[in-house]
Parts: sequence; structure tokens; C-alpha cells
Amino acid sequence: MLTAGRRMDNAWMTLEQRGAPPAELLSADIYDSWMRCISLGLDTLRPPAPEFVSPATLRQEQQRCSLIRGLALAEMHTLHQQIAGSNFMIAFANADGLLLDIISDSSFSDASNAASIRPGTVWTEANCGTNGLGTAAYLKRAIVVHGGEHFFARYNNLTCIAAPIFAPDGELAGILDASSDCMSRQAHTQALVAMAATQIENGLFREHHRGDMLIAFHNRGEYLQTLSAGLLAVDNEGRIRAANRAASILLHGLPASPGRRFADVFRTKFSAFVDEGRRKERQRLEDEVGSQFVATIENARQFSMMQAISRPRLPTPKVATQFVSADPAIAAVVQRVGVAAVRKMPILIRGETGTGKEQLARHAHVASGRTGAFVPVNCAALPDSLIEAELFGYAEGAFTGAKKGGAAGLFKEADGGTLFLDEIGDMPVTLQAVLLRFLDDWTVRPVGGTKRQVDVLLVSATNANLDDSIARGRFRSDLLFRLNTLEVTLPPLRERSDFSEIARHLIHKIDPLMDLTGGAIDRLAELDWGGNIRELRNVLSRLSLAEPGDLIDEASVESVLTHSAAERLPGKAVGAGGAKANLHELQRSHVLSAYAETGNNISKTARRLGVSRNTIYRALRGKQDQHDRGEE
Ligand SMILES: Nc1ncnc2c1ncn2[C@@H]1O[C@H](COP(=O)(O)OP(=O)(O)OP(=O)(O)O)[C@@H](O)[C@H]1O
Repeated sequence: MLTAGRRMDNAWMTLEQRGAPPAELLSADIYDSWMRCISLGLDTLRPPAPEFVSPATLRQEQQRCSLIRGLALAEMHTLHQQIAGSNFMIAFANADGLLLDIISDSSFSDASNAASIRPGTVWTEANCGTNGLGTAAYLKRAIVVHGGEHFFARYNNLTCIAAPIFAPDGELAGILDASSDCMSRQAHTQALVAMAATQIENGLFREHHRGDMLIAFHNRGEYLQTLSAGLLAVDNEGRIRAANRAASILLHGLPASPGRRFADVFRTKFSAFVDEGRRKERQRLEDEVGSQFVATIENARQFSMMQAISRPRLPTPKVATQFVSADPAIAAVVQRVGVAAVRKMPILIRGETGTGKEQLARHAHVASGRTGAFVPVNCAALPDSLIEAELFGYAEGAFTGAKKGGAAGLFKEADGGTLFLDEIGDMPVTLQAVLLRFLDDWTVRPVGGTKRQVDVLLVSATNANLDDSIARGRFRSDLLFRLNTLEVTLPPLRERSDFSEIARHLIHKIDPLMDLTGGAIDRLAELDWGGNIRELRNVLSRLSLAEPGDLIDEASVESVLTHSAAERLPGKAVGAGGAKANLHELQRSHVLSAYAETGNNISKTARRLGVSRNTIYRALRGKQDQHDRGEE
């Protein structure tokens, strides 16, 4: 009996001598895959150069797959923790073998092949020969490709364990892969990868059938919360909409296909099942061939007919926050952010200054149900030299001036909560590399200290054009792909259809007894609002002070606008098309003199000029840059 190693050596020798692989020395899947590679004209010793898609295409695909990526990333982190320290890389690719996300041990990222294994690489059999991702995508089945079974010798030091993920309609939706060097291969990894893939499939199933009743069932009650539980999606009338893979196995031979009725499968009327569900969380079900199950309605609360059930559930993204979103496009953004937050997907919020990026990040934190703190960090405000220590912490005595006892760092402070990285485009490039490493394994290493794991929801925001920054080498594209599992853009106030709701919300916050007439709102809505909601809030504060009564009308708006126009920036009229308040139009000297007049108080300067603190920081950084260049 040949050892596995000898068998592969012989297989390679036969391939070289005869130009065809020996069927008896390879498993059927590997043999077939080698034959496909040969018929594609691939040569084991001359692999083609790795193929990468452009950053724009990668980004587009990552956006398109944001739901499944969110689910996959959560599983990849768990998987990574389960097999951490064993020189592994966990990868997620779309159905065409395009690598979208990677989490790897540092030892793996340092390995020789690592450069060709990164988001954007295409891992089809046609490009990479027999390999975990490409071969699983072809077979639509889980596979292990071990060492010499790879068609190209350059991958012979790797073991790849890949499992397909199917969408609720049965189409291939992606591939999950755990790869390691052959020496680190672990027997249980295959099972862990298969379980993670099933978990992602179930997540897709639940998401797709949010509006349906979700019934979980198993022969044994203690298995209800596990991956082997069946899931049925049923509509209000008891018609089956879909069954997950486990349900199809448990109900094998029964008509559990879409369109069939609950009563075609179970010996209980749907109405009786729902009635019983009002009284009890779990109930017995018997199928048409007599198998007994324990069943539960997972999402009972969402159905009015199930109101009586009040057991604790997973946090749902529908939460009351101060985030006005009467514009349907914004409401959709808020909904997606809520879902992503529950799943701990990194979220990137783009938008002009004052459009509500931080407010939306706070909403994400609340929606996530996380019990830790919301920790906002302004990357533009931290000096480059201190930002790493501030974020990751430092040990006592790590550097001159380090606090006694060291500092935990903002990531640690946000453990169990949310870290909001505002103005991410201003993060120094060196620190971007550190953040990227953090996103690989979610551990922080305080300056001069030792590593520890943290659990944070990461929300970033920018009003800069990151694509430009990437083109100019100021921002790492690989970091962007990690931060924007969900990317949303908040439109400027002038493009929103809920101006009046926002204005009324803001005035009630300023003074609950005050209101605006329709005429006042119409007049305000005509303005350009370059400073967006923040600027509107500032103008409304001024209006509330100027108005002796409780109702602000068009005339009060007019008089305050005329008055502030005189006070405003030189050469800038307030009115339709006016009031833009970004750094381009605010003369830096004007900012600097206001800064000096307020005794170098950033908040007061921002309030006085009706702009965000970030704008002031940017003006001050500009001054610093000039100073550094000796231009002052
Ligand atoms: N949808 C909203 N509903 C209610 N208030 C909002 C909303 N969006 C923004 N605001 C208010 O507008 C002001 C500015 O919002 P925020 O600070 O979140 O903007 P930003 O986009 O983060 O600004 P910057 O880029 O300048 O930091 C805040 O007072 C916030 O409470």
C-alpha cells in the first residue's frame, strides 16, 4: 500500500511520462479536474500569471455581494478563531471564483504564495488549475485539494478545503475556503468549513424570507438551534415558500416544495399550528409519514396573528433613533445599515459634511444591539505621531510621555461596542497598514504591549473622494475593500425629499414648543445648504433666538438670513444658491482668524462659522502642512 505522498509522486511521474494522469492513483474528483486542466491546455510546470480584476470591478462585485459577504465575514471570523494559530487563510469567493475577502494568519500572509492570494484574484480552474475554490465552484460540491493534488506545482505546499454556498433558489452563491500549508492541515477543519458554509446559507435563507413565517424543526428538541434543524418559510396562508437543505433532508419524500401547503406535509392544520404557537414556544408536529418533530416559529413576533408570543429574540434592526429618514432612499439606507450592524459588517458611510454620517453611525450602534460603548474617533484630529497609540493603546513606559499604567486604546474601549472612524481618508498611510492588519485577525497590539482580541463593530466615514486618494497613493485600496463591506452614501440635504421633516425635527429638538410655518419651510428649502443638516440646525438655532413667539414664519426667516448674510464670509451671499460652507469656499485665513478670536477653541470656531469641527481641523492641518513646508 502506497503512502499518500508516494502515490502523488507516482501520479506526477505518470503525468510527465504519458501526458495523462493515472486514474488509479487519484481520487475521481481530482482525476477529472486534472483532465479538465489538460483539455484547457494548461501545463503543470508553466502556470499562467495570476489573473486579477481591476480595483473598480472588485469593488463593484463586493458591493453586489454585500449581503452574502456580511454573513460570510462573520463566519470567517469565527472560523479563524477556531483554527487560529495554525497558519491558515480563510477566503470567500463569488460563484465565479473571484476572491472577495480574506482573513489570514500573519505567518500565512508572509508565505511565498500569499501575493497571488488576495481579493481580486480569479481562482478558476482555467487560471489556477485544480484548486479548492475553482474546483469546488466547478463541481458545486465541497472538496479538499491536498498538496500535490493541485495541478500547478507552485501550489503543492498548500492544502485547500472548500465548500460551496447556495442561495435559497439553489443557485451557487459563493465558495468558502480554508487553506494552509500542508504541514498545518487539521482533521476537523473540513467539518468546520462545511458548518460555516451551512450557517451562511441559513443566513441567506432567513434574509430572503424575512417577510415569511420561519419554522425551525427537528426530530429532537435540543437540535432546534443547530445547523441540522430544518427551516421552512411559509406564507400567511400556510403555503410553503421554501425549505432549506436540512428541511429537505428531514422531509425527504414529502411534498415540501414551494407552492405546496403546510397541511400537505404535516398532520396538523396550519391554523391549529399558529394557534398553538401563540401559547407555546415549542410544539410537536407529525409529518404525513408519521415522523415526529419539535417545531418553533422563529420570527413569531413579526406576525400580528402571533402577538401572544413574547420570548427573547435576536436584535432586529428596527429601532427608534433620532435619525429622520422620511425620504424613501434614505429609509432604505438606514434599513441596510441596521441589518449590516446586527451582522457586525464593517460599514463605510460617505457623504458631504453635515449630512449625518456620525448620526447614522450612532444609529448603526443602537441597531446592532451591542452593549459596549460607541467610541467616535476623528482621524483628522489626531496628530499622526499619536494616532497609533490612541487607537491601539500603549504599555506603561512604551514611549516618553506615556501615561503611568499605559492606556487601553480606543479599540479596546469600543470592545463589545462600536468604533466610529470619522474622516478615515485622513488616516496616515502608515497607520492604514496597522488597521489592515487589525482587520485580518481583530486583535490589537498596544505599543510596547501584548496582543489581545477585541470585538468591535467598525463604522467609518469620509467626505473625501477616496477613489482620488487611492489614485494619488494616499489611501490603500485594500483597506477600502475591508472597510466597506457595506458602503452607503448620504445625499446632500438639497437632494433629499424630507426637508420639512428634518427642519421640524431639528426645531423641536432646539425648542419643543417651537414650530415652523409651511412658508418658512418653503423659504428655507430654497437655499443651497452647503453645510447640510448641520448648517440647517445652526440657522434654526439662530431663528429660534430671534423669534419672540413660538412660530417661525417666512418673514422671520428672511430677516435672519439678511442679517447673517452681512455677518458671513466676505464675498459670500446667503440665499438661494448661497451658504456653501466647505473649506474650498471658506477662506482659510477667515477660519484661522475666527480660531484665534475664540482663543483657539475648535468647537466655538465651528459654531461661529456654521461648519463642522472637521472643516476647522482640515484648515488647521493645512496650516501645519504649510508650516512643515516652511511656507509660513
Ligand atoms: N437624519 C437625521 N436626522 C436628524 N438629525 C440629523 C440627521 N442627520 C444629521 N442630523 C444632525 O445634523 C448634525 C450633523 O450631523 P453629523 O455630525 O452626523 O454629520 P457628519 O456628516 O458626520 O458631518 P461631518 O462630516 O462634518 O463630520 C447633527 O446635529 C445631527 O444630529
